[in-house]
Amino acid sequence: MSLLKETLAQIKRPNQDMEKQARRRLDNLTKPPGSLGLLEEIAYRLAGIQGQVLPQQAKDKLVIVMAGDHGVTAEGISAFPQEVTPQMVLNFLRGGAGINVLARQAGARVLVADIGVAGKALSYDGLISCRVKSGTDNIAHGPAMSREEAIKAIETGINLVQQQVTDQLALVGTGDMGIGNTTPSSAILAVFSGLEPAQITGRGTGLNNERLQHKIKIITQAIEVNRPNREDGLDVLAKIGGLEIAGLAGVILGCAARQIPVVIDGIISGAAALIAHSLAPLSRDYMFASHLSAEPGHRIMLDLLGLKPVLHLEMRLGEGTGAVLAFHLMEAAVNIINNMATFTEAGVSQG
Ligand SMILES: Cc1cc2ncn([C@H]3O[C@H](COP(=O)(O)O)[C@@H](O)[C@H]3O)c2cc1C
Ligand SMILES: O=C(O)c1cccnc1
Repeated sequence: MSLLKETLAQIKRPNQDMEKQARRRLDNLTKPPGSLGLLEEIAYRLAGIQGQVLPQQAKDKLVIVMAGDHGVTAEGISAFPQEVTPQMVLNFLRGGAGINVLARQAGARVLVADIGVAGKALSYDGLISCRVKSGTDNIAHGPAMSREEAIKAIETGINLVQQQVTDQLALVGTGDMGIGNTTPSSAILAVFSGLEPAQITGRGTGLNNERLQHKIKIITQAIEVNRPNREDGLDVLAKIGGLEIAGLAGVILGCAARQIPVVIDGIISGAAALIAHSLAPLSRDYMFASHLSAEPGHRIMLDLLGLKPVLHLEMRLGEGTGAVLAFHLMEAAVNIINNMATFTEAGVSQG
């Protein structure tokens, strides 16, 4: 059996009984029931994932930043040039990017993987080189990649989780780098939501009105030219996706198969989550939404996945920045369920 098939078959529902017991415990803590809102939901979902009423703090926190390029940048759909992708990869490795600063604060490791940056292979200390292809082909004129390449890129993400995430009590965040990648991400969302690209497409790195209209036209064209079948997640991914999107879908599936919670960043990671969900609906039970991006389609994306963001910061950077910020709240949720006193312990009267 292929690694992808094997991984999909391993994904099972978290422990419902532990979830129920954790909810009961949360209701017995000294607060009105439900008053800690989404922190309570995170706590009982982690109890289900870990299979214990009292979930433990993550022993290893990491964010996986997948870098890949996009042939569709030839259409002028980004405010920045393609060479920024490898330049930012170097910035990540030197520790100077937004994700490095926020990951340090969260005590998380940053793994940087080249799954398909355009041009020659990058060779830097600390870079994980797992290239499937030197950037995708231009989706405005044909498929981004072959179905075989899409599977290989997903399996690359699964392998990365298997190799790098050795602790069962890990917490993983998803991050992306790839100039132009809000275009395939919006295209994927348009296909799964059935909405018009104009309703969900945003400015990415900062397009003006005129260039935003052009981006919408290119996304519409990419969908018309490729005719992706939304019942077939691999078809959608291969035709209008990206290599880092595929790799991140693999990271999400790999985490779900190993019962590791995975925190989803913004619109690019969200597109990867839509692909993962279409291949294995139960993978959703291991996903946690981090923030609500300023990109207009993000709320629709999270609604499709049934995930609630915990941060509303008007961020639109990617790299995993929202994901590592949400790590702080995941830790807060674990602290609450473990360390708050119950009504009985504190001698407080219940309503
Ligand atoms: C300096 C810089 C750092 C970034 N870090 C993440 N992105 C983000 O912006 C890009 C997507 O936006 P678009 O589709 O408009 O190109 C991706 O690389 C994403 O990771 C960056 C973009 C830039 C310019
Ligand atoms: O929402 C995001 O993650 C995002 C938005 C714009 C550019 N890069 C990432």
